Amino acid sequence: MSPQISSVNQTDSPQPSIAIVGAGAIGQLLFHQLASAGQAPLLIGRQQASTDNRPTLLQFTDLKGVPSTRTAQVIIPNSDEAQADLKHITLLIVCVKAYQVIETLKPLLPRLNRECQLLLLHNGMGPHLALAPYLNGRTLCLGTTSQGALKQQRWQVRQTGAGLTQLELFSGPKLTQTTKTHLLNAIPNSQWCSDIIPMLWQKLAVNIAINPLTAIYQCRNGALAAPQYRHTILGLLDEVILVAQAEQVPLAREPLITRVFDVIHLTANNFSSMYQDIAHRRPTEIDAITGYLIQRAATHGIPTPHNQAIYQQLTTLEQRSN
Ligand SMILES: NC(=O)C1=CN([C@@H]2O[C@H](COP(=O)(O)OP(=O)(O)OC[C@H]3O[C@@H](n4cnc5c(N)ncnc54)[C@H](OP(=O)(O)O)[C@@H]3O)[C@@H](O)[C@H]2O)C=CC1
Ligand SMILES: CC(C)(CO)C(=O)C(=O)O
Repeated sequence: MSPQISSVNQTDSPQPSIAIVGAGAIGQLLFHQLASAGQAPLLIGRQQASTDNRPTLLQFTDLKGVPSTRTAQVIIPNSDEAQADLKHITLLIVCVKAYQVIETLKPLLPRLNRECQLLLLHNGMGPHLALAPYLNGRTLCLGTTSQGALKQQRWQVRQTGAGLTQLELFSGPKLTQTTKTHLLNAIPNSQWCSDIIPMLWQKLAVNIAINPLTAIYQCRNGALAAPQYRHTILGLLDEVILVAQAEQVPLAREPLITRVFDVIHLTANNFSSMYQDIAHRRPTEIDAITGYLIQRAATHGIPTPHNQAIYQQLTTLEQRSN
């Protein structure tokens, strides 16, 4: 089945009521894209946030450098005023870091309507499996985005890259056509896929090859094109291919290598998210990236010496920087 590309417009039910939890760089980028398409989503703040539920001014700069502002309703989920708003949400887009997914959703899920559907949009893999016991039949969609965004201040975001966004139902009842249409029309270059897991593995491979190396060698993505890193990158990718195969996800070697080096060239001037996390002394997503591969490899009895070595170096670096 071929993917549905942006710009479909069939409708079959009322407009979705969308909310975003994780109003950081990607969450705010999606807020502006959905708002531009005619329906500003609610933003859900942290439980313990001290601010009231109130309209907040969000600043945005697009890829052409054009600034704009929009007002968002930011709700604090454990406040009394937020309870009715939470019950009306039909789709919750989760844009927190991989390691924040469970701690964010555990207290939030009981406050949502039973029919509220979830879409996870983070780098790395694993939270979708850890979330299964909390779903109780709720819809779970998974996605991956190659758009780029940078948070300049709490409510100020700049788009730093365009790129494909791929989405699909993973478990539970289907999204309505209206909801899918709304997402695909709002997010540029987005697709509804017929099988998201191979797409997530391909993005995982890109992150396994690029993120820890840029953090360890303190370089921009583009530096990894130098011949001295090629042997390491190929060693990491060969392990990804073996583990993916054991998970029934065939990844063709040459196209995967080409994709990784294409990303290295296309994002040559970027500092990867892991580089930035280490530089800012924040936790990294290593457990959902290299750690996920190592953990899946262990269940199949597949050795992953290259990834183990990188995981060790990165976690040592992370402990030193915190
Ligand atoms: N930025 C980018 O260009 C890209 C990012 N990604 C991926 O997208 C995901 C999000 O990244 P990014 O937007 O950069 O990360 P950010 O850290 O900018 O955003 C995460 C946001 O989630 C908020 N948050 C964390 N826990 C909770 C909670 N319990 N309740 C409510 N809000 C919470 C954080 O709040 P607080 O500020 O208070 O901590 C923060 O605002 C990551 O997996 C990343 O790898 C993928 C492609 C590109
Ligand atoms: C694709 C890449 C490597 C771009 O920097 C990324 O996803 C990240 O930094 O996390």
